[in-house]
Amino acid sequence: MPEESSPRRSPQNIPYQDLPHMVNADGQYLFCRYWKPAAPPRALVFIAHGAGEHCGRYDDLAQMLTGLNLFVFAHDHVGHGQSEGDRMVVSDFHVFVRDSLQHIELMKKDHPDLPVFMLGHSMGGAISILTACERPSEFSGMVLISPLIVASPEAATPIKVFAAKVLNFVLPNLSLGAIDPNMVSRNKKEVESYTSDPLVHHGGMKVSFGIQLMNAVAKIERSLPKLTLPILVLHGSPDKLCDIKGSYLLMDTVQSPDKTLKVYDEAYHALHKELPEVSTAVFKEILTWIGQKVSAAGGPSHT
Ligand SMILES: O=C1N[C@]2(CO1)C[C@H](C(=O)N1CCC(COc3ccc(F)cc3Cl)CC1)C2
Repeated sequence: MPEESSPRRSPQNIPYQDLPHMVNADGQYLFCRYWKPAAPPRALVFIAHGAGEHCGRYDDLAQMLTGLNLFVFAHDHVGHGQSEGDRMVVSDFHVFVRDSLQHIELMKKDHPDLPVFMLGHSMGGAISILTACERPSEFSGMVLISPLIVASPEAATPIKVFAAKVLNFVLPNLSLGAIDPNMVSRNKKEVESYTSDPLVHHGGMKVSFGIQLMNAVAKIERSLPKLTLPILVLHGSPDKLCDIKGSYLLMDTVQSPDKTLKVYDEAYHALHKELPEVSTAVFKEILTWIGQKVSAAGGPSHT
């Protein structure tokens, strides 16, 4: 009788057999979340979270989208949250894209006739863009909240970028410094929630991870002209973590006939976790936009 192998456990020591999960192409266990509407779903929405955080931070947004009878799903990327992998370490940025496509294909198997949308924030925006570029006709629309398209000179200073490129060969694990929580939002409660969240990685960003982000930024710049799907981009003017210039570049470069950019003056990076007046407006904007696209995509009419 082969010896019973001990069950795989999450970084928080919970057996994956007790958690919703998927196993990626490298055999790594990824924690998944599903927000299923009460009524038959009209569309699928995949949410891609950002660097260092986890998909549980999108519960409010996902719950709101289920109100439109949308079936929302997400997972914690490798090296994040309740998924396996060294914290904020990835062998190649494409792993995030590959795993996202795997999860999307998995959901489409059960719902082959539903339109599919993506929603990505920050690094998750970069993942969404590259995922859409890899499957140009698969998606009915994409919502990007402060996407990483151009590295902010605050977060990726020229010194950091140079250091990262040089040090990646000799000290790939050297820290480039942690994400400044005060740059995430002006909402002190949200900053507190971020800093006290045990599933958020508060350690520094490794040189090797910074290199992967820069590789993604370079690939996105080359890939934007391939995009033709409907896009809604939302960005705060003073964003110090992902430069709004990236969203302007997207608007000037994609081939999508249907593209909308909403700019929020004075709002910081996580627009969905900003001051109430901003986040309320952002949620409304996303709901209205995606509701219109779902109807246009021919999903079952809204009951
Ligand atoms: O609510 C939220 N939002 C979060 C956290 O919690 C923000 C975070 C997120 O994804 N980014 C913010 C930081 C940025 C750093 O970028 C770099 C750093 C060094 C480097 F060498 C090259 C680059 Cl590009 C990447 C994108 C998700």
